[in-house]
Amino acid sequence: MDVLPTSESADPVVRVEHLAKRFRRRDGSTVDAIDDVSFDVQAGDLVVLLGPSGCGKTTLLRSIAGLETPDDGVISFGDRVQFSPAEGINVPPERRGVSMVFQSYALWPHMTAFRNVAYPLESRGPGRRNKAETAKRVRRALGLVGIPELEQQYAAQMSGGQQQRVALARALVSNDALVLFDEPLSNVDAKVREQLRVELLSLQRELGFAAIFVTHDQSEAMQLGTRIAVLNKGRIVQLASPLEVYTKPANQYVAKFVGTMNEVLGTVTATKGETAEVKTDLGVLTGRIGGGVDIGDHVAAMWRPESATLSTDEPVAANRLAGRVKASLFLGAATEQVITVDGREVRVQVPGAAVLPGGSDVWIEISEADLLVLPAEDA
Ligand SMILES: Nc1ncnc2c1ncn2[C@@H]1O[C@H](COP(=O)(O)OP(=O)(O)OP(=O)(O)O)[C@@H](O)[C@H]1O
Repeated sequence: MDVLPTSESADPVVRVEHLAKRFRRRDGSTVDAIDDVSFDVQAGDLVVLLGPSGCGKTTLLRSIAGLETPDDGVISFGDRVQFSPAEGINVPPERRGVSMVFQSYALWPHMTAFRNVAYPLESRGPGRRNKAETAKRVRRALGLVGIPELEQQYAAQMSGGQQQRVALARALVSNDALVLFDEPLSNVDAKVREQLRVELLSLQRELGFAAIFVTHDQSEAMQLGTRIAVLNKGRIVQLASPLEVYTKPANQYVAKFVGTMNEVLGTVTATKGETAEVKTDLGVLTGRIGGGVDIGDHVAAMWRPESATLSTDEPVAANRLAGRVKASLFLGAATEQVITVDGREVRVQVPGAAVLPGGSDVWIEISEADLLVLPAEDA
């Protein structure tokens, strides 16, 4: 992108407005892969597109890159429209000036790391840069991703993690204001993935490019995103900071998709300000209203395993459940207690090593502030 929006500029790096893409399947049925999606990406933002398989993440990312042609809507980079069928505009991918990192690395196997990284500079602006300038930028990019020593190695002779570092260097070498990531870490093993995540994050914050990152891994989304867009069936159902998505999920779908939630369904019997009383199979529970709910509504009472506490004596709190330890799972930094309450499994996470004997009687306490009451969607 050669016209970069400055921090004073009113234009976001990316603006997506009312984007729609419908696919026709071979059996004749249709699917709304993107259904009226609008969002902005600001300078320095790392927006994660998060959702289960088939929710439209890749189609949305590819549409922004220009690799997919939507049916309707507008895509702009800075003050330049890239796609707008109403205006007859559809800028081809190579002229959009964005870099992309793919799950499959997409390197030239028989080219060296150096040549792979130099490729965008040479193909986008032949003759514009001299060899020395190209070499300087390629070496800087390989240095940034921590593999300067692999410069002359062929891509086919590298580990998956090393190949993804080359792909990352290739995405950074053009200094584009926007980099798109399509599940780039899902092919590398867990340890390397952790490492690359940290490095990617620090590079993005240091170099300041805006990024859109597709993943179906909610913990990856929480770690990387300045904001998370949670998708469901082609729609953005919540776009907010990781903290807000975790603590104030917009609906039951988001609450269940991001992190672990305990859930009991019930009916609202009373409301008072921001709190609601819910009659459930486990007794009456009181919690804060997290969405439009009224007396008589069918709702889900939800809470995180780490926000409940365990005790052997009956607590005085309103939200208390008597249960029996089914299993204690030691996780290292914490222990997850699986408690049976009236035939249901409830999870409570306590810090440190706290393995309890199976069959012990315990009380679970949940504060009103930690219990979320949301409309039940799948009733
Ligand atoms: N070329 C195509 N033809 C027909 N249907 C398609 C095509 N590409 C995608 N779809 C459908 O569009 C929907 C969204 O697909 P998309 O690949 O964007 O989802 P996703 O969230 O990226 O999934 P995953 O995480 O599995 O990659 C799915 O129902 C998919 O079957």
